[in-house]
Amino acid sequence: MSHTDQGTRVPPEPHPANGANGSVVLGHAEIQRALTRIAHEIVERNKGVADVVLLGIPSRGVPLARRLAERLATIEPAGAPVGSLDVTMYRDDLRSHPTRAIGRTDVPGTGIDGKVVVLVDDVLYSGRTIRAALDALSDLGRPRAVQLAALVDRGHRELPIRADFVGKNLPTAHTERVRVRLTETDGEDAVLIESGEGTR
Ligand SMILES: O=P(O)(O)OC[C@H]1O[C@H](OP(=O)(O)OP(=O)(O)O)[C@H](O)[C@@H]1O
Ligand SMILES: O=c1cc[nH]c(=O)[nH]1
Repeated sequence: MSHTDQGTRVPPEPHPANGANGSVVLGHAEIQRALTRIAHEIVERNKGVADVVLLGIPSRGVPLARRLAERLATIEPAGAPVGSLDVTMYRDDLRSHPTRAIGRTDVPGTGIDGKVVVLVDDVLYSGRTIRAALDALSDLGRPRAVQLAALVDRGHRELPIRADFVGKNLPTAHTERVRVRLTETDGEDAVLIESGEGTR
């Protein structure tokens, strides 16, 4: 896990688009800076990007993976292929939430066998989405290693899963919800924290 962010919680700004319940904890510039830092950490950890394949988890992990790929290409001109990995059918709550929309799995032509797959997601919470992603991956091939990049780690893990690269460690209460908004999907870049029951 990244040690460059200590997870301090600064008093959040109210977010007008989100009513009294939501407060911005990261804005556009901070999100961009976090992604740039993560890109450098990926290069450093893997001594380049020769075997790196980025796979974003829908929905917001996909644009984040693309942004990371853009940054990797500026650091290492060869760049790294980017795709998406839908985990819907591998979730352990399929029975209790049977109506989830299925996302897109799009594996780059390089495949994942022998590669270092970096999974990319917006929020890491219980770890169940990543557990599902590991199952989904094993149906696609056998990577040499799997690493995890998350824009926000909000804690409360229910499984032995941790992120290798974290944009922001954000201590939260169980009752809160972290909402990531991205220009590509939501028209703006922001990370919001919403308080109270009934927000999940
Ligand atoms: O660690 P976990 O407890 O699994 O929570 C994290 C996941 O929850 C959110 O996805 P969500 O299922 O809300 O779908 P979305 O990406 O479409 O918003 C988020 O994007 C992560 O994928
Ligand atoms: O707070 C949370 C928990 C799970 N997934 C999110 O996107 N936010």
